Amino acid sequence: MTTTALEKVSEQIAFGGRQIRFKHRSAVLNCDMQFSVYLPPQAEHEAVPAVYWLSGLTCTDENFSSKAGAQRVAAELGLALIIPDTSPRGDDVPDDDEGAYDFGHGAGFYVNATQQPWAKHYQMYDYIAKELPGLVEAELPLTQDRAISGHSMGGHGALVIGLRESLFSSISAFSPICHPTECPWGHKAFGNYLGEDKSTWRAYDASLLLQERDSVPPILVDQGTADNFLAEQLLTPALEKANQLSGGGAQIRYQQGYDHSYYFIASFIEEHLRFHARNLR
Ligand SMILES: N[C@@H](CCC(=O)N[C@@H](CS)C(=O)NCC(=O)O)C(=O)O
Repeated sequence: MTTTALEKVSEQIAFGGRQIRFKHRSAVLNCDMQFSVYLPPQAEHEAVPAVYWLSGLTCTDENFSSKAGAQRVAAELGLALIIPDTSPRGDDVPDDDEGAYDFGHGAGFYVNATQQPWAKHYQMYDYIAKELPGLVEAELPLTQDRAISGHSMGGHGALVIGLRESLFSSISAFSPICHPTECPWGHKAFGNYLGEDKSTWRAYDASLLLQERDSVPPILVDQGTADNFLAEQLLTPALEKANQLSGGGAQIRYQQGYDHSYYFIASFIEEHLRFHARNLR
């Protein structure tokens, strides 16, 4: 594989496929970025569909690639995994003043910031919805068949981008931040990135987007009942209510006793990948 825009940082064989980390200059984010890709064995001789995975607060691309155990099933199903970072990075990129985990580096919230000093770099919505698909499809053996999934802040990102863009044939999420306009994480992030005019926040709230939609792609959401963030931050009942208002097409499941960790993701990622494989065009 020879790519021009991507610099390979590392590569390992996994389940007969290749786990690769790339570095590139992002025009949208105005900084250097790294992301990971899993190419299944099938990609050695044909283009394959891709599942995009958006991670949560504090994560880089490496949390999912090293902890979720997704590669075995991706290899079986012939799915590529595209695993971006969670924010713009680098010394030039402004961060939370106090280094808090829920804002700034590692916490881009998949929005296009409009406020200073954030707007120059924090354009994660466009990075995921526009720049990254264009880049990986030009450089890697991928079809234009895509699905999107994610965890927590990344579950929010997957639902919002999947509902707003027609790029993805199915959407799934683990423990998503379902109603960020009404929770502390969302208030902090949206207040800073988007400003105090709350009407601009609505375009990034999965519960508000879902209840406005007549027709949505297939959606699967898993939520652990022992998740510490469920009551205050994730607000899953708001997504359930929106789902009822929009016709009840989304499957929202509670998994008894599971928490917010990657052990939960590892337990159900196989079901999510099989769900996406069934729904890919
Ligand atoms: N208690 C955590 C909150 C952040 C957190 O739970 N992050 C989740 C996503 S919201 C995660 O995936 N963490 C990384 C990991 O478990 O590998 C912290 O302060 O670091």
